Amino acid sequence: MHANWKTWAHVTKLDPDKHLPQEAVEEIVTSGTDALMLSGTLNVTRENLHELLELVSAYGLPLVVEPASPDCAIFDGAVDHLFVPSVMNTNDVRWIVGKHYAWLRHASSIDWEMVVPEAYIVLNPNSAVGRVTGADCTLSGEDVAAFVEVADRYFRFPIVYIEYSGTYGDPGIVQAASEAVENATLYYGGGIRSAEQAAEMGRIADTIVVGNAVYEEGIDVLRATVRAVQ
Ligand SMILES: CC(C)=CCC/C(C)=C/CC/C(C)=C/CC/C(C)=C/COP(=O)(O)OP(=O)(O)O
Ligand SMILES: O=P(O)(O)OC[C@@H](O)CO
Ligand SMILES: [Mg+2]
Repeated sequence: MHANWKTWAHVTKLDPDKHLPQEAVEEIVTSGTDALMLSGTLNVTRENLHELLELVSAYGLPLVVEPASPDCAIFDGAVDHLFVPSVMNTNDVRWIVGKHYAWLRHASSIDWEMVVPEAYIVLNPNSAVGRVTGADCTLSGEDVAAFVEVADRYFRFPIVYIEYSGTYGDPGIVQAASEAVENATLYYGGGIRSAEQAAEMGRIADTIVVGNAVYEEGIDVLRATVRAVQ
């Protein structure tokens, strides 16, 4: 059920902590992007998540909630999938299984059909996600390839996510991840602000994610990143 997320080439990540006028939402949902992911590391609450969900849910585009904490793991009406991260390259167990334990320890009911686990490899130490999770971002291509194998071959995560949130990544590192991945869908996100960057990472990863550019560059840039991968 609902497995067509595997075919997405372009995902737009919207941050519940940031403001979007309704006109902007209409431009985003008609940009050609394959799905919207509602996510952020800092200042995401059930309240601002529900507000954003309400703003985007009328357009028929697939909606993913990607919670950074158990209180944001919601399965409400319009949500199609819950993509739940675990960070591979941290020594802080909270971000690998700890939050997950706390979530399931207190959850009332989980719709497991909607849950898709994601193995994050976080590579920008200055991003909120890098700082919060204490990820070791000094990895070589060989290191990243080994983490990809741990995630894909050993743990069998359906998604491996190379995360450079806020900065454009090293294509060589993403290439190393792509060569190591066998079954998982490979996501790339971070700093995509042009068609050229979208095309470059889109050639290597299965799915690219565009986040900040939506707020900082505007709709023409988003459209150009979509065209570059479709
Ligand atoms: C168990 C549950 C339900 C939740 C825990 C999930 C975990 C382990 C989260 C760890 C952090 C993480 C990988 C969050 C995913 C979302 C993400 C990377 C958002 C982008 O964050 P930034 O862009 O750095 O942050 P801001 O946009 O808030 O500045
Ligand atoms: O906001 P940007 O830098 O586009 O990154 C996208 C996404 O990977 C963040 O989780
Ligand atoms: Mg962000």
